[in-house]
Amino acid sequence: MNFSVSAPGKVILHGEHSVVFGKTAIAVSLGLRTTAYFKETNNTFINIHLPSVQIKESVPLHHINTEILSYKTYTEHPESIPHEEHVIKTEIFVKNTFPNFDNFSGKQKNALIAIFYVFFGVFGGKEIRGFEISFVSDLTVGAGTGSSASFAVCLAAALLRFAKGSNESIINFEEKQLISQWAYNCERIMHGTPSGIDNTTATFGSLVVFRRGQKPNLLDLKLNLRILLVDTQVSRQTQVLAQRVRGLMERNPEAVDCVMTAIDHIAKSALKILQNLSSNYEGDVDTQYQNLAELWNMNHCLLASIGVSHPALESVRTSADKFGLACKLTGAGGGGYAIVLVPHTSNQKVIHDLTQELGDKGFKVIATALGGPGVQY
Ligand SMILES: Nc1ncnc2c1ncn2[C@@H]1O[C@H](COP(=O)(O)OP(=O)(O)OP(=O)(O)O)[C@@H](O)[C@H]1O
Ligand SMILES: C[C@@](O)(CCO)CC(=O)[O-]
Repeated sequence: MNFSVSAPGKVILHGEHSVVFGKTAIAVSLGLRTTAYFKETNNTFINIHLPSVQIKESVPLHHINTEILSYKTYTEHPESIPHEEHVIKTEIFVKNTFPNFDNFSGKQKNALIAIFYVFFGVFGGKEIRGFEISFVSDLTVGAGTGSSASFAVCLAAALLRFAKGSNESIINFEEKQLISQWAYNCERIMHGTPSGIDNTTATFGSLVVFRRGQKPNLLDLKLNLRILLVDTQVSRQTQVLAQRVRGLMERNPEAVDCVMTAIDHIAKSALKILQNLSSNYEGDVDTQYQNLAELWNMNHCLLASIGVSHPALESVRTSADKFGLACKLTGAGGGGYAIVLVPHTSNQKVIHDLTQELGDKGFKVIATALGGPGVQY
């Protein structure tokens, strides 16, 4: 077998953090993707190449095939895997396999544990053949645009296809659900208690309206929304920020719940506007954009109130505000990316001048399409 599979990153338009506490969130897939290249070989090794986290490793097949027999198979049932136990067992294997494991960064450790977690879960109990897998990504790792979910979706899709030995190049809805569930388990390794919005968006693409515990609402909207994605280049970890918010919630449940409820209202109002903007809306489009801009600004300030902004994000907002544009953090915050709303009437010079100012401040600006396809071969 020799194939590639890709999955998009995402931006959360509304509902980061509040989604973890059961509120509504809206996420949209990005034009930026991760691609996994998979090749079956006759070698006595499996080769893993993860350039985004500087990993290039070979593991002898006999070493893997000795270990693999001690695992059960959960290929079609990732929801039944004893998660904690499986993570611990995988981690011990990874530690014993890579002598310099303790010197690896958190990013490297998580990526390797995720790979072997899915690998042993899918192939448990069966000997496997040699293969090579490498992951190439357009996304900045750990910046809030769902790099971990798009990586995990590609990983699950590649290993499930290898397990099936299938040459079918279309991924049907049930297969996508399975991929998303495996990716969710990987997200648990990266984040602890993820909401599931990132793996759902990376799998299904387009626009996802998500509420924890409910079936995601997948809307195939022809969104004609222009944004600037601004990379503050401040690295942060989703898990750390999510824990910070959880601590704040535990200490101030009523106040933080009010903030989360306000964000929930914002997400619902924004969804109506997005639906208007993507249909043949007969009302005043300018007013819709103004309302959306207000909602973006409010959403950001509410997130700042729970401690997940960062001076670099505030600096992006100051510049956007100077040019009359709305801006919010996206993803977990604490650095990472901000998104700037570009209304349909914005002239090129404003966008050019803002891009230049942000560049002068040391930020990277990308204009990218919103709402591309989900996982695909
Ligand atoms: N291309 C990749 N190759 C290998 N590992 C990756 C890749 N992309 C992401 N990862 C793994 O995912 C982790 C990043 O997860 P994190 O949630 O902090 O970032 P993110 O997914 O970009 O942010 P968010 O979840 O807020 O959108 C890394 O530590 C790494 O282990
Ligand atoms: C911060 C958060 O809401 C979004 C991360 O992209 C965490 C999650 O939903 O799991």
